[in-house]
Formats: sequence, structure tokens, C-alpha cells
Amino acid sequence: MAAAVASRAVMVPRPVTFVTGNAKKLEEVKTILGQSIPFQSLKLDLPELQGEPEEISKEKARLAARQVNGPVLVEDTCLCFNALKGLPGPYIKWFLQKIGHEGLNNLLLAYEDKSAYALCAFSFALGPEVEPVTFLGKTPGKIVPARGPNDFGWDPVFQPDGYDQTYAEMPKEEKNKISHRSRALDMVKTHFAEAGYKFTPSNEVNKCGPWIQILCSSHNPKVLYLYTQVV
Ligand SMILES: O=c1nc[nH]c2c1ncn2[C@H]1C[C@H](O)[C@@H](COP(=O)(O)OP(=O)(O)OP(=O)(O)O)O1
Ligand SMILES: [Mg+2]
Repeated sequence: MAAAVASRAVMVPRPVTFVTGNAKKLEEVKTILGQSIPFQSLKLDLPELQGEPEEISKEKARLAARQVNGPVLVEDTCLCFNALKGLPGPYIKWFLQKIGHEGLNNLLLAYEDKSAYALCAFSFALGPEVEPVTFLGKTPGKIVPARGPNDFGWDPVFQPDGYDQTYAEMPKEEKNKISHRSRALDMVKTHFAEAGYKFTPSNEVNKCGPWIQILCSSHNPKVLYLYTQVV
């Protein structure tokens, strides 16, 4: 059976590359994905569109796929305040840089509603000619005065619903269980599983390094091999 599939395989000798300029994101993605979707990473700060999170993420994937000329995974993260109708949203990076944690709290001073949600939009593109698919993960919570270590973005000011700790105060494993990022990655994993991607060790490939094959199953018209690298 496996041999029959392999004989119809179209080789795509490119790894899935996760493109990000953010080392902390990469760390979480590595931990959450584990060995389920092995990938390599490329440190690149891609230009970002203005607009809705899904479109920003898709456009990042298109740019990344052109740069890498192969399969890519990217993500865009938003922090959305309900009292501000979803802002700062995708612009959180610049708000955080300019006004910091205290400034983010101050934005909500005039409102009783401190509720917010963290949103992660992952996009996966098989290559520069293929339209990306997007997966959204959302975690509701509220904005609080900063608590906990200040080592990842707005983690100290975001307290997810049902917890009395901020993202920053939680053990990493706890954040990774409930985070916007892990929820979106669950959908990425499901997509890979439903599309029929299977990880099959290949002796051929293993000879050239720590590579793993993803075998895209027979319910796709073409059988693809994607090579992904464990980093
Ligand atoms: O789980 C998180 N917990 C706290 N802060 C976070 C998280 N995830 C992203 N962040 C920060 C990074 C950046 O200040 C902004 C998102 O902007 P965003 O454009 O998606 O990230 P980025 O420019 O750092 O990396 P990339 O090269 O992948 O676009 O929120
Ligand atoms: Mg960015």
C-alpha cells in the first residue's frame, strides 16, 4: 500500500518553513507542535498589511512563500480590547512599543469593560502559487496591571478567563494549553491530518540529516511529499 502510494508521489523537496521575526513565538510554536508537524524556521520580519487579522496573516504567507519558494507557515497575533471594538488588534506591537503595559491599561481607564481577547491567525501556504489557508485561535480574558516576568510582549497584562494568573505568571505549559496560539495550532494540526498528511520516516531523506517526510495521502489528486526539518 505504502509502496503504491510512493510510486505515484510527486516530490516537493522543500521543508515547511515557519517564518517569523519573533524568537518567543518560535519557542512556543516549537513546544506546542513538538514532533507533530516538524518544521524549520526562518528569521524574517515580513512587512505587514493593515486590515483584518485574517487578511494580514494571509498576505504574510503569500510574501513568505515567495521569499522561501516553498511551503510556509506564518502567524499574526492580535490583542483586542472589547471596549475599543477590537483595537489595538493587529497594531498591538506598535502600541506596546510606544506606550508599554501601563499605557495599555490606561487606554481602558475610561471604560468599565476591561475584557479583551488574544487572537492568533496562522496561515499555511504550500507554495507561492497556492492560496494560503488560515486558522484562527482565540482566548478570552481581561487587561490587568502588569504582573509576572516581562519576557514576552503583553503577557503580563493579559489574564485569561478562568485564571487568577496572567499569561506571564502561568507556567509555560499552562499558557500553551489554553493560549490563542495553541488553539490555532490545534486547527493547523487537524488540517494537516484531514488533508491526509502523514509523517513517515524516510531512510533516503534521513541520510541527508534530521529530515522527516510528510506524505499527503491518496484522497488528494496528487500525492505530495513535503520534506520538513526537525530543528
Ligand atoms: O503570546 C503572546 N504573548 C504576548 N505577546 C505576544 C504574544 N504573541 C505575540 N505577542 C506580541 C509580539 C508583538 O509585539 C505583537 C504581535 O505582532 P506580530 O506582528 O504578530 O508579531 P512580531 O512582529 O513580533 O513577529 P512576526 O515576525 O511573526 O510578525 O504581540
Ligand atoms: Mg510582525
